[in-house]
Amino acid sequence: MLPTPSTSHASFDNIYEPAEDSYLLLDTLSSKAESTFLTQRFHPTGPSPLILEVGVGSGVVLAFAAANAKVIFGHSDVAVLGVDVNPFAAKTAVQTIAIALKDLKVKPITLGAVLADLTSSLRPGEVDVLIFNPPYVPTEPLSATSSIPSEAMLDSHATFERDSKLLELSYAGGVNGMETTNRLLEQLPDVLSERGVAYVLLCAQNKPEDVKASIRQWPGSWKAETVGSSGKTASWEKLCVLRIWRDVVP
Ligand SMILES: C[S@@+](CC[C@H](N)C(=O)[O-])C[C@H]1O[C@@H](n2cnc3c(N)ncnc32)[C@H](O)[C@@H]1O
Repeated sequence: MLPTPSTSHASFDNIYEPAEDSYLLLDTLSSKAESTFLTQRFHPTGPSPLILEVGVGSGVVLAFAAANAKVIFGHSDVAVLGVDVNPFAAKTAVQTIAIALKDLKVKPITLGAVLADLTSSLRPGEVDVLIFNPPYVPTEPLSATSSIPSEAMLDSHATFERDSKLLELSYAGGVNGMETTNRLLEQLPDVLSERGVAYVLLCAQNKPEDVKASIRQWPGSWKAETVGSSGKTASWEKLCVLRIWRDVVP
């Protein structure tokens, strides 16, 4: 079993603490089936893939992917980038990745962590592997601005309210828990490279079978399969990881 990166330096007052969903992503990415798929797709003699984690949080998933890139992707020299709307998460993720890589002889290229909404800071067709453990819990509908913290809120001296709001951003998914995930899914055909693959975590209430059926209708040979699952059977807490990709390799 590959080691889980340390997050002992992180404050979980305002950053999502790694939980069952985070660990399901680690298990899925390092499974024999996924490392075989990814190694074939990003052949060791081909260009190194760019790995993006949207909603990087503490950085535990991206640090794991970076530290074990040779096993998972067949490349030690991947480039890794995180994105989050939470500035405390972006800062902590950079530290988590640095700690996880410190003893590696061949290090991935670390591009840091950007403060942005989903993939808005990326150029089209750039991302080879996109990972997203979204805010997936069904809640009241999200307001137009609620998924991005305002500067006034971040600068607020009301630390407790600021931290509560930042934690809420890590779980509140709006209608069916899918509002933020649906926005991300819409961006995939643009942001993924031709050989790009996305791993998106869902819970049972997000209706993963409907999500897969809808992706398979996108123009351009899109595929969606469940490649990891955990949790109590038939409970809304049951989690799964979808792999989403184009069935065309250049
Ligand atoms: C469930 S947490 C996952 C954290 C971490 N990836 C993990 O697996 O432990 C969701 C993360 O998404 C971030 N997030 C929420 N909405 C976002 C958005 N619109 N754009 C980027 N990140 C977002 C939250 O701040 C939070 O860090």
